[in-house]
Amino acid sequence: MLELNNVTVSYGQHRALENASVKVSKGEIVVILGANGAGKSTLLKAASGICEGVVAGEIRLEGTDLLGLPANKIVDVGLALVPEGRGVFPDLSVRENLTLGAYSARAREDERVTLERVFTLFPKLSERTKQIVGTMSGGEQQMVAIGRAMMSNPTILTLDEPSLGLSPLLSKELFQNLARVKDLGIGVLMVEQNAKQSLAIADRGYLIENARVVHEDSAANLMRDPAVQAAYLGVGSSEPAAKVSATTTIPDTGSESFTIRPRSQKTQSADAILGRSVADLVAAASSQSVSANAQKRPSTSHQTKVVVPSDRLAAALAQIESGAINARKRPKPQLLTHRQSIPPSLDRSPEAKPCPVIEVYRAPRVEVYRRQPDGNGFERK
Ligand SMILES: Nc1ncnc2c1ncn2[C@@H]1O[C@H](COP(=O)(O)OP(=O)(O)OP(=O)(O)O)[C@@H](O)[C@H]1O
Repeated sequence: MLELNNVTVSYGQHRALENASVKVSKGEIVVILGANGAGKSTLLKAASGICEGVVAGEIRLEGTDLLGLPANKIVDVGLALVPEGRGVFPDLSVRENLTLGAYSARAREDERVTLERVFTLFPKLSERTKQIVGTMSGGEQQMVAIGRAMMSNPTILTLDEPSLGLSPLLSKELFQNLARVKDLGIGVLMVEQNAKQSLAIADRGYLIENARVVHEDSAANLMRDPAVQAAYLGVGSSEPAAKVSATTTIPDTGSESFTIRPRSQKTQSADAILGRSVADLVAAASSQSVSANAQKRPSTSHQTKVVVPSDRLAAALAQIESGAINARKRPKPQLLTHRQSIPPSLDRSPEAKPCPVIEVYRAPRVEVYRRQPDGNGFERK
């Protein structure tokens, strides 16, 4: 079983994940749903040891502590990741891509058996072993990516938005294939935007909002939940936003309620707002949000609504507006003289200002493989 307990991830000052707890058993499909930037990919990256941020909490696979282990060791323990964008080697053949997946110690011995298993799962790949992957369709490349991850003989397979960029038909095929991966006894943890198809094959699901796991339930219950339907399944999206909002309670932690915002929002055309001042638009937006809040389901006694006061919102937006006005007023950049072009950090003159500190997070390293001269395999450079 893969267990994440109270996992928190920070990129500098930014908390991308806060006290997230997620479990996946062998032979189970678990889906993670959430809006863009909620922290879904961060959760998968933290589990796989490739997160650029600082990870705290507990991550265990079959009792082994994964936190702090390098990514290749995590693959050895039995966790494989199919990253967003697939990460296949487009210039290599199907067989070469798959062979690279069996690099981990746990996979090398059984490489032949695992390859057969992948070919049984994706018969198309066995017919195309020599095809260069970059020439394949998106759906076929996704099969290669999943096949390659399967070659590491994982206990748990994690996938970041596997249906991204696939047609509805190919997505359907992909999810059917994942259901077959589950039948092999492998646990599947996936982040997906396609809530409908992923919940249809999943056993359980988690909702992540603003870096927190806010709800967890069986896939069947999630599909029936009106809030999930409105936010992720597009049910009732023709209704006005205020009517389709719903409130779901975090089980038993007893303090907060959260609101899943449906994707459909009332929008105005550019013509309708042309010529109106920002202050005017802010006032209109805050009065709309007040009336929308008034129509929402009343809270029960043990729930607390988190509401941003409209005066704070207006103040923040006014600050943004004045910043934008100041930026517009700023003089256009001039050609720099030699003296001006000295970076502030090196400029020792009394009027020099300190350089701003910008934090940049990068993946720790890139591994490069070289094809062996006989063409039969690869070696790490
Ligand atoms: N390397 C990084 N450095 C700094 N901030 C990051 C980094 N990676 C992600 N973030 C920030 O962390 C937050 C969560 O990002 P994450 O990619 O986990 O979101 P997500 O839920 O997967 O979104 P999406 O569905 O758009 O992929 C975002 O605000 C993002 O900007």
